[in-house]
Amino acid sequence: MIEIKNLEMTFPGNGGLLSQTSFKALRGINMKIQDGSAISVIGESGCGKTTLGRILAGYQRHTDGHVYFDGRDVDTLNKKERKAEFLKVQLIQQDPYAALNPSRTLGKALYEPLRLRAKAIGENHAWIEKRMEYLLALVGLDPVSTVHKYQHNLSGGQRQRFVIARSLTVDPKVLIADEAVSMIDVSLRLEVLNLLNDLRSRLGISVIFITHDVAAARYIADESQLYVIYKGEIVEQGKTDEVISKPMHPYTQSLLSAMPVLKGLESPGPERFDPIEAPNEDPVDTHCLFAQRCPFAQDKCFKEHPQLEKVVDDSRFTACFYPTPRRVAPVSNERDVS
Ligand SMILES: Nc1ncnc2c1ncn2[C@@H]1O[C@H](COP(=O)(O)OP(=O)(O)OP(=O)(O)O)[C@@H](O)[C@H]1O
Repeated sequence: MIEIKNLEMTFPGNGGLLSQTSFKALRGINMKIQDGSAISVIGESGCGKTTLGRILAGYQRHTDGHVYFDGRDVDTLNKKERKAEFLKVQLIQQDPYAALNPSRTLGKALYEPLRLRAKAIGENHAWIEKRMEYLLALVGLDPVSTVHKYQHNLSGGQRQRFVIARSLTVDPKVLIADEAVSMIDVSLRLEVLNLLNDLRSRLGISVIFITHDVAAARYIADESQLYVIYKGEIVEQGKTDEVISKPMHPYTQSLLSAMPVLKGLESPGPERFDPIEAPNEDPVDTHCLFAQRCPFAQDKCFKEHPQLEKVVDDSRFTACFYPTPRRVAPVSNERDVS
């Protein structure tokens, strides 16, 4: 199990192109990811989703708080232990083109990590061949023909499935899919989403699904937890289908309202919700981070910072002084998820 407690990430403002001042990308994040479960993290661009994924995959060190893998704080691990733990967490990024070397056959791209794995566990060449065949078949690619192909011979969906097969060479316990279907043609997205669900049920791999696409989040983690992040902070958390059908936080409501209508997941209600445009400044923690954009903000929202607290029952949390279920109507550019 992965547990995150009060996780903070502040980037130093030391000569970054855009900013000279430090920037808080994650604020007091708490999460639990049980073995074999799926969670989704949604939020608009720049809210800190990728930073969270990179920290959990060991690409980025957090500046405060704790990340526990099976109860062990990763900050207490030595270099070798850290490497071994983070190998169990594989990050699938949005661009499968960038993840693969265009001049190498896919067979070679899979052989090399499997050779290292075989060495680590004392296996031989025959094991590598068998494993290669198994992994390609597992992700729905033809083992015989795929090994001779190059990445440009595959469709976007097939390429992302190959990237997933390669990440499985190290027997991970967790896959972090960071906008993993956003660059794939809409008609091919479902095959990758199905594959992630399949890996979860067949291999017991946990999936952390990072996205701005509510429909995809719902597909992956309908029964599991959805975390809504705004400016680095969790503002709403609960069972995915409940949060989507009855959002309580005005930011979640604005996010859902901005989503296109999805066939089969039609509008949960009649209201349009338009957040107020506000300057994109680094917010201070002394008031609600969404207050400037919230049409329902009251005096208290500009004076105090709301904590993530229980609403309704034990399964639902919002960081809002006035959580109110509102039925929101998404915009009308209809598209199909299937
Ligand atoms: N290395 C860095 N140095 C300074 N600021 C950074 C760095 N990496 C990310 N940030 C800032 O942290 C914030 C969160 O970025 P992040 O990429 O995690 O957001 P995101 O929600 O994944 O957005 P997107 O969907 O556009 O990738 C952004 O404002 C970004 O500019």
